[in-house]
Amino acid sequence: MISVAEARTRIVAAAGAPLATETVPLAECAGRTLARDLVAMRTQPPFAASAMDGWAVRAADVASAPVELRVVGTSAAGRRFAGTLGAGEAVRIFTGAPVPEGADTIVVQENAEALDEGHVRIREGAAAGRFVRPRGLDFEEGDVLVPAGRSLDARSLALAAAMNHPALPVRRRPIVAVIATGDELVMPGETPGPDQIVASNLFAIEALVAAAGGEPVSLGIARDTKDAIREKLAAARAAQADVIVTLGGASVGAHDLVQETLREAGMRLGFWKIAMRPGKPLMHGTLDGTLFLGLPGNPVSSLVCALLFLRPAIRALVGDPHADGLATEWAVLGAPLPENDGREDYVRATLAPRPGALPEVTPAPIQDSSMLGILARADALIVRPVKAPALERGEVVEIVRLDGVM
Ligand SMILES: Nc1nc2c(c(=O)[nH]1)N[C@H]1C(S)=C(S)[C@@H](COP(=O)(O)OP(=O)(O)OC[C@H]3O[C@@H](n4cnc5c(N)ncnc54)[C@H](O)[C@@H]3O)O[C@H]1N2
Ligand code: MOO
Repeated sequence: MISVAEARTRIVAAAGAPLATETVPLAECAGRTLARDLVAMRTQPPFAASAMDGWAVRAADVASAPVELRVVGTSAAGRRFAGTLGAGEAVRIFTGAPVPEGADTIVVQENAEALDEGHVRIREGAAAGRFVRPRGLDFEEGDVLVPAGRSLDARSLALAAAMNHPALPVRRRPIVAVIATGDELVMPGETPGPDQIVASNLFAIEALVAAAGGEPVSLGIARDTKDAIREKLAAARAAQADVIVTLGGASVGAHDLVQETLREAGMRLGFWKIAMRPGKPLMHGTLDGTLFLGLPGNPVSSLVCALLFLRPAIRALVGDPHADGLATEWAVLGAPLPENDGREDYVRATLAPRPGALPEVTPAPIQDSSMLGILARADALIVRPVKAPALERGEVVEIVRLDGVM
């Protein structure tokens, strides 16, 4: 059995080069991955701007406040004061408005009082530059502000818009065909027979695919026959899948037809089985150059494998430079852990933040890979390396947070 790290490296390598670039309107770019470095088309702010509502003045004029100045005009956001401010003069100004020529500071309106006859009394002075945002404070035309490979979130989209890009070059989203297998499965809402259960993994894996930046295509449930599986493979090809994922039938049971059917269809097996728990029977190969992943049927195994292997493959296809890495952090054990065996373990656990200290992570008492309730309540997985020694409460462990990824 190969290690988790080697399995991930091989799957990411098999995923191949990032997909083609397409130009997509800004409003549809959330969650997409930028294909090229983004260059600012303009300087922001494009002029020295006021950061406050108040009065644009000369710092020298207000140094000896209180003082009365003559009001010569108004500068509003979108409509500047066209003239030049002279000695002893003030311009009424609003947040975001251009600072007039001749002014070098802003007195906030709380420190001034408008008088009837076109004058303002400045009660408190302001040093030069106070509440003035210099031209180009945020960025300059030509600056590279969002690098290729960035996943486009609210912050980077705001920046791209401010840089005046109406559309962005992003990677095509990988189409991920998902096929559940098993005679025992029915869809949610259907009435299961006496020996049947409701399929959960399809929905879980599709959600994870979408969160990773892929486009899931659900092909439903294939019954446990070669014909049924072949039919779904044909549907995956028709959907032009970049990745084909099967759920279940990965292990050694007599009804585990997936591997045999795929081999007959021309799959080149990359590997089968890895030294991890949950998820030992993971299968990987390529079918006519398309990445294939056979996830184990146990729901927790399926999801943990999807997080560890399918998500990186999708991230590689959208050009994420960090596709191969798993974001981990540190936490302190809230309960002891036994010695680990030869399989890298991903232990479902809850997290509690602690002020000024690492969070406390407490493993769930049962780690059965069929238990979705425990997985849904978990905040993190504790990563237990192969042959890790027993640990006491209070010792530091590596964790993977689950929020935002699954
Ligand atoms: N003799 C052995 N038995 C098993 C081994 C082994 O090494 N030797 N490995 C175990 C491990 S580890 C896992 S994980 C499972 C994986 O088995 P399969 O991938 O072949 O999965 P199935 O047998 O098809 O199903 C397992 C389990 O999961 C349920 N299932 C399947 N698909 C879904 C779905 N879409 N939604 C919800 N639940 C699903 C299925 O009903 C079974 O209960 O094998 C162990 N056995
Ligand atoms: O490794 Mo299986 O994935 O134990 O449930």
